[in-house]
Amino acid sequence: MAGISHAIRACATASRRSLSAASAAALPKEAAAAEVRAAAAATGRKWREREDGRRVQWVFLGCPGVGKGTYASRLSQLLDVPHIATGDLVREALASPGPFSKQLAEIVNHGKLVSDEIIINLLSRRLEEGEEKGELGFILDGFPRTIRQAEILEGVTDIDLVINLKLQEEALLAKCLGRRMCSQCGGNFNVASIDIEGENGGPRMYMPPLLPPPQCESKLITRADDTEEVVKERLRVYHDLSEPVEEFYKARGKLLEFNLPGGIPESWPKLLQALNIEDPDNERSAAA
Ligand SMILES: Nc1ncnc2c1ncn2[C@@H]1O[C@H](COP(=O)(O)OP(=O)(O)O)[C@@H](O)[C@H]1O
Repeated sequence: MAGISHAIRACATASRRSLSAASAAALPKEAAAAEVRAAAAATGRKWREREDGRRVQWVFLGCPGVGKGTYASRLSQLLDVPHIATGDLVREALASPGPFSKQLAEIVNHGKLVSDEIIINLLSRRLEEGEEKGELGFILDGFPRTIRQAEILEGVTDIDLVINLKLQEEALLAKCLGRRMCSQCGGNFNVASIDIEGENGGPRMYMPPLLPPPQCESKLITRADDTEEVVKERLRVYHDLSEPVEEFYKARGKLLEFNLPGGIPESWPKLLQALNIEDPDNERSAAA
């Protein structure tokens, strides 16, 4: 295929001149995608094989700390597509020596978004590598985060589904502050134990900690941007710049809202149910 990575780069360049021209070029594709979506809806399925032979092209939206990475990564394993988190791409760039990483750290460690140009460059490069390896489809996490990014993406490819994960703000802050990563194996954990009243008389929300195994305990690190001040700024930036992206996809009939009912054991089967995906664990136990 022509390559989304090249198209995204070209479209980003074009968008500096005229975004409307780029989206006008994408209209026939949008119409085709709408037809396929209608067919999928008629069969009650929220996911399907794409007509272009690629696997799912999904996007995860949601506030910092909501768990996009956790659920996107689990789904990517289940559906055999890469989980591409732009936050991870930014952290990789931050870890490489040089003036660029210093410039990035200034932005990220203050809870701000890096420029659309930088993020599109990092993402195009990652997609290019994937295309070379024969990757089909993706689950994006952390992109698009601005309306301009959403317009660029919509102009170059058909996104099948956008999953918007939601959680009470109180839980979001606690989850970001409790986030830990093992510096050796890269495993993600969370030491926060969340037990809060439901909103508007809703059920109590309990999210147990996700503790590391003993071999990781002494190697845990915290992200530099997971301090209370920076998380609050990231939440503010999300509400200002990224929440409108939810509306963007809602207007196109692609948004699936999912309120997380609790921790992973409670939420994962419900998410699969909402997506009409068979729970492999249930299948295994049924087959046993
Ligand atoms: N699509 C994007 N546009 C701009 N900046 C981004 C994007 N994705 C990631 N970043 C930068 O990387 C940081 C970390 O991203 P991420 O791991 O997705 O954080 P979060 O936990 O806030 O969702 C962001 O605060 C931002 O500075």
